[in-house]
Amino acid sequence: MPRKKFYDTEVKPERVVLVGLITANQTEAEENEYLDELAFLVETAGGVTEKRFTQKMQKPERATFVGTGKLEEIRDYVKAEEIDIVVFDDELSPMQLRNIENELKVKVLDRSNLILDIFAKRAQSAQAKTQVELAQLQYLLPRLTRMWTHLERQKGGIGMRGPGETQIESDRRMIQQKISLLKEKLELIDKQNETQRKNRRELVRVALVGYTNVGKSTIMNMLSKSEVFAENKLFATLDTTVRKVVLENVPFLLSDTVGFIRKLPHHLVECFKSTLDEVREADILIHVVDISHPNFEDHIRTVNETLKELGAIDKEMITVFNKIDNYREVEAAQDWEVENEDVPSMTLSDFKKSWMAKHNSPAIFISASKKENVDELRERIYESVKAVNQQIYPYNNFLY
Ligand SMILES: Nc1nc2c(ncn2[C@@H]2O[C@H](COP(=O)(O)OP(=O)(O)OP(=O)(O)O)[C@@H](O)[C@H]2O)c(=O)[nH]1
Repeated sequence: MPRKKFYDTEVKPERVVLVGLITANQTEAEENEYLDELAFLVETAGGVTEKRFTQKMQKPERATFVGTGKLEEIRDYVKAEEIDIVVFDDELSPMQLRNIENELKVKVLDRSNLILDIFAKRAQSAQAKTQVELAQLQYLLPRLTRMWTHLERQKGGIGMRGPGETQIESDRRMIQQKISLLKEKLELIDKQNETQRKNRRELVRVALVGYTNVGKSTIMNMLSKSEVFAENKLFATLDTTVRKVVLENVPFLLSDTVGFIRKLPHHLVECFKSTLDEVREADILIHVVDISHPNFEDHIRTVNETLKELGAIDKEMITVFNKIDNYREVEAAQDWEVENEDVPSMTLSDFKKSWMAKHNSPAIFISASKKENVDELRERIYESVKAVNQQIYPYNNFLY
């Protein structure tokens, strides 16, 4: 019989339940894909998803997000299975959060909260850490404020005057002061970065952009032969990395940036604006798409919307479809008529043709990890960099 340990030192991952709504403008399949992504976010944050709950509703319930019957069902499951956290796929209002927590009696997070948590874990540089802290406080503030106004409305009511209100008011003031400090700190970091960027002028700047986990860092490593952190986790790259790359005598700067994601909290995009300066100031964007992801067209839309928000949509763009090795595997499965939800609806060559026809611009199809078609990508980047270089730095005399 094995000897019994005195105490268990193993840190167990937190057990998580996901909750999503299937609303009028959403299909069940779409919500399932969103929940797949939420489960991946949970895994990245270090948790394990044990169960998903969905509910069909016209719109979220004002007080409890899901209906009360569904909430009771979740509560019973959470209690019976000793679940640690319940994560909702949409942003919860302060009132919803409070009501749900009161009912479930466990930690309740929403999607924004979870993304912020991952960002906090991943942030390395002073800039990224400051940006994340700022985003976290900005997320918290309206929740505190609304709680506070809720109390203020009842000011004068029996038992409502006094320390509760004062405490929240002073918390709010403290948070506001911290936010101002963090903003000042970021401005200072921005100025230093700007000086650094000015010193790097005279070289064409290329930025890798794309949805999270599509292979940007892997491509960066491949092109610059450097070792940028690449991992099968969301948001492996939070800080922008810039490398000088030389392709056939033409030098340029290549940067790898934070991945984009659907429903990224708006204030987070705001806070990351300075990290995304590399994107805004780039001459050429390489938009990397994971073609093996069932939702890649949705990802393209999200990236384009974020680029629009950053004012960077009109730049010269090279579209790179990565992970063709995975796409082929699924294609092969299709040949064998294997039932697979991820089966692409068309073959790779059909997709290439339809893309060219629709967008009137060639895209490049590669596998960064298997090093397939990489020369074609290098050639395309070289041609674009050369053209931009001649246009904006005509006095740069590289040997073409
Ligand atoms: N099958 C396959 N996997 C790849 C390919 N390129 C990258 N990957 C894998 O995809 C995962 C994500 O790669 P990263 O390079 O970290 O992706 P990223 O876009 O930088 O990710 P974020 O930093 O989260 O935005 C890693 O596990 C890579 O090994 C490819 O061509 N084929």
